[in-house]
Amino acid sequence: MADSARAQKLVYLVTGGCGFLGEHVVRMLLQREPRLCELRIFDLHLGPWLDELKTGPVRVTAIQGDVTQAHEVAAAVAGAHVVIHTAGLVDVFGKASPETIHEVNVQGTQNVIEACVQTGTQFLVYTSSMEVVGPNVKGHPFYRGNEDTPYEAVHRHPYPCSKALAERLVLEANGRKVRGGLPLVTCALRPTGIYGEGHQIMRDFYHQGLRLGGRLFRAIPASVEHGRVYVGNVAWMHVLVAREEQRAALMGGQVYFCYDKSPYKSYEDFNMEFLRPCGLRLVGTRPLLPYWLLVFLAALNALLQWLLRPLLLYAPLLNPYTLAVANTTFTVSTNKAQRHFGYEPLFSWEDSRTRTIRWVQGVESSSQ
Ligand SMILES: NC(=O)C1=CN([C@@H]2O[C@H](COP(=O)(O)OP(=O)(O)OC[C@H]3O[C@@H](n4cnc5c(N)ncnc54)[C@H](O)[C@@H]3O)[C@@H](O)[C@H]2O)C=CC1
Ligand SMILES: C[C@@H](CO)CCC[C@@H](C)[C@H]1CC[C@H]2[C@@H]3[C@H](O)CC4=CC(=O)CC[C@]4(C)[C@H]3CC[C@]12C
Repeated sequence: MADSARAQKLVYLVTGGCGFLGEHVVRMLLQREPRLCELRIFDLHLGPWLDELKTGPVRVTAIQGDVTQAHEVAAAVAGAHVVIHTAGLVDVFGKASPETIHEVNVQGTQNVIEACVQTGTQFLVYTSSMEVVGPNVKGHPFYRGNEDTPYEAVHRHPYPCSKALAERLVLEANGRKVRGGLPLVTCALRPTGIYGEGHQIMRDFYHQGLRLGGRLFRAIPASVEHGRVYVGNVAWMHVLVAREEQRAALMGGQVYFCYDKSPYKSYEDFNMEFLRPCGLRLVGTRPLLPYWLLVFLAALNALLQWLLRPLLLYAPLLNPYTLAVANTTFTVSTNKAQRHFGYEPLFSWEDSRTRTIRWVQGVESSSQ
């Protein structure tokens, strides 16, 4: 495939192509993958912005579909050279049931793998997550770790459990014979907390700050570092890994953390890099509430969620799981992607910051 693929024009499929990360992957492919002739975008909900992409030289095909439906996935995959599987249910707030999270993230991924095997698609890139590693239920810190750092990855929450299972399926599928007899080549990318244009949680924090008179209150000690990576760089890694997977046998069955030059900071201090220039301030150099009280409030939120479930969906940002993740150091320091496929971040930290600030400022003006 390698030499003929280079000459030939390629068909890519992006599942979840209308999500936060998926949209950036789609736009990045159109800008930076010269061998692309058709781009298929598969999502449960198609965005109106797709129409503007249809006027360019690459054929853009929007497919409304559900990854849990094997036949819909197989139809979308048939004839594609590469699948970038970003679709997933990102829910750590208890909005969806554990069964639904499993169905979308695990069964959906299995459907994508089987579709590749049945239809003869040889290259699969899976968007995994730092969450497949940690933070674990014991709250052990993972400090500037890499892909080989030993860490006890033990989870109970449905989201990390589902991502870990799905990642394992993808890696185990590496080498399976696809229709036509060639081997399937799979890789998994593990972003840390992604930020940038379109980041819903950043939008939520911004609006929360506005409601509180331009203030946010520190809840987590500044010393707890949380890994973050700019969405444009995560998208670029997907484009590069998909391209290089077709050349380098070394990459099959590998996992790569997604990283760039974003600084190591606490979750809240990092958010303030964007929210401060938009007029918000973070009150307190130390957490204003004692940790035991936060634990109590998080447990109360979980109880209220359970009690109110028959009547309404109560899904605040603070719950025992999000508190544990925010309060446990998890940062990566690695150059594996650079060594294996020549990845360098496309966007500097300054650029990533400026773009994100501009986007938050746009959120402000569009909601006035
Ligand atoms: N947001 C983050 O900080 C991180 C996200 N990830 C992973 O990146 C991927 C993308 O996440 P985001 O863009 O943040 O989430 P998102 O929710 O913005 O995007 C997910 C997309 O998948 C689609 N989707 C959901 N269920 C589907 C189904 N049954 N069939 C077809 N499409 C479906 C959604 O409609 C959405 O467009 C996910 O796999 C997530 O686990 C990994 C690490 C960090
Ligand atoms: C205690 C609160 C006081 O302000 C702060 C709560 C913040 C949380 C909502 C976020 C803290 C860490 C985030 C997660 C992290 O970035 C890793 C993730 C990876 C993914 O694959 C999906 C998203 C997430 C789980 C992300 C979700 C939001 C946080 C828990």
